Amino acid sequence: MRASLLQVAVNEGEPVESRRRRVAGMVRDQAGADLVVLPELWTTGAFAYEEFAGEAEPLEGPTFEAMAEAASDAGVWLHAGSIPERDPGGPLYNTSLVFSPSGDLAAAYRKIHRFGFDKGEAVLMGAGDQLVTVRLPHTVVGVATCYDLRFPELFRGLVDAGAETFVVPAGWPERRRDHWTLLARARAVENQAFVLACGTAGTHAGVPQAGHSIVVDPWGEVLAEAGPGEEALTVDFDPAAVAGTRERFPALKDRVLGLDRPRR
Ligand SMILES: O=C(O)CCC(=O)C(=O)O
Repeated sequence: MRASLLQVAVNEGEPVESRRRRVAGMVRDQAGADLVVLPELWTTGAFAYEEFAGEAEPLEGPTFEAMAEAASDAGVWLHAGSIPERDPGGPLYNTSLVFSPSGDLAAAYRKIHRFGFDKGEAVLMGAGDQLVTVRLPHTVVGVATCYDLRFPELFRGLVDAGAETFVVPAGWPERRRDHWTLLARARAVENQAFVLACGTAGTHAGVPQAGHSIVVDPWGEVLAEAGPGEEALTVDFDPAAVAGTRERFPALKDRVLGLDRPRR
């Protein structure tokens, strides 16, 4: 299976509409890949809090339209990263969109863990409450977004729902790049799953982005890692390695369930 992670540069000064067109072109250039992945909130930037309300879109808004068309033109599965979604009558959500090669929406995931503690995304957006998996021809994808990477129980839930490959779009800041790499590898090792984690490059809202998108195999080996700038990170991997690893080293079978609930 071939995946291309498009580490988009999100810099101030590029209008959202231009970036949308540019990114659609980057997706079209990936014809021949099985799966293309974009980062979190690449239209505005994950830290451009003051842009969220103005750039929020309905689910089937301009980014949806452009990405559906690009997926179908390229004939690829497309995890189109996330958009600031305006739910009519409700709050904003940080919503990821996954398209099939015919350009149909295969899944939408509203980020569960919002970043910012008592400001930023945590107060500007609502929280999702649904785990989302998507069956691709080669693997079952479990979807998570950026800060979600810090919450292992979400990934265990995705494993229980059948996930073999985690796709994690992000807008991770450079100042915590070590955590990004460490957590991506940890989620891969503990769940014996592939992790495809796609971040942004550039600087927006004064926050330099980490880049360093990363692909990790179920044994925790880094198969590919991007540099700091905009790039397409392409990797070939064998999804059967998940079943192989889980069979040879069956640690998941030794789970003791219910430890996250208090005992009497
Ligand atoms: O957890 C972190 O350090 C970064 C999270 C983040 O930037 C986000 O979720 O947008």
